Amino acid sequence: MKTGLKIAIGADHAGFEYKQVLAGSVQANEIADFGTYSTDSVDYPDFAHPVASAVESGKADFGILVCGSANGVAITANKHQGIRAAICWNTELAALARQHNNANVVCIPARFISLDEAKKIVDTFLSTDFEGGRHATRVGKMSC
Ligand SMILES: O=C(CO)[C@H](O)[C@H](O)[C@H](O)COP(=O)(O)O
Repeated sequence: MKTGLKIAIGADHAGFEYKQVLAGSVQANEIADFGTYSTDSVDYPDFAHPVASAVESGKADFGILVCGSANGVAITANKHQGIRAAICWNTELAALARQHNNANVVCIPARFISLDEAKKIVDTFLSTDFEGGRHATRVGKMSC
């Protein structure tokens, strides 16, 4: 597990329980938990925006977002100009999101993968470096 990172984490009600465990699994880093803080029904944009803003501003190095499908938090986070949020449902996708897309937010579909897989995905995401080269050219063209 990577250490020395500043990590922003957030989830809606569907991702709350996974968020609690994931925050603990990366506790060797500096964690900012933007909620939610229970399984009471909430709106995922209310938690995706502050995580994305923390990463976009540089207050956090990476973001972790969890909801039921990961679609909502990913779509929301990617509204932020400085965010490259990737939905990852296995460790290979988590590695590629970092290696090829320089993703800075990992989005976890809590209702579709196990907690153990989620922990492996986050560990892989935080431990994998961007490859640069031809991929940097492509990432540089993402903004519209
Ligand atoms: O997956 C989600 C958004 O992409 C959310 O976590 C919700 O689960 C989804 O919006 C369904 O809403 P519900 O109130 O949990 O039925």
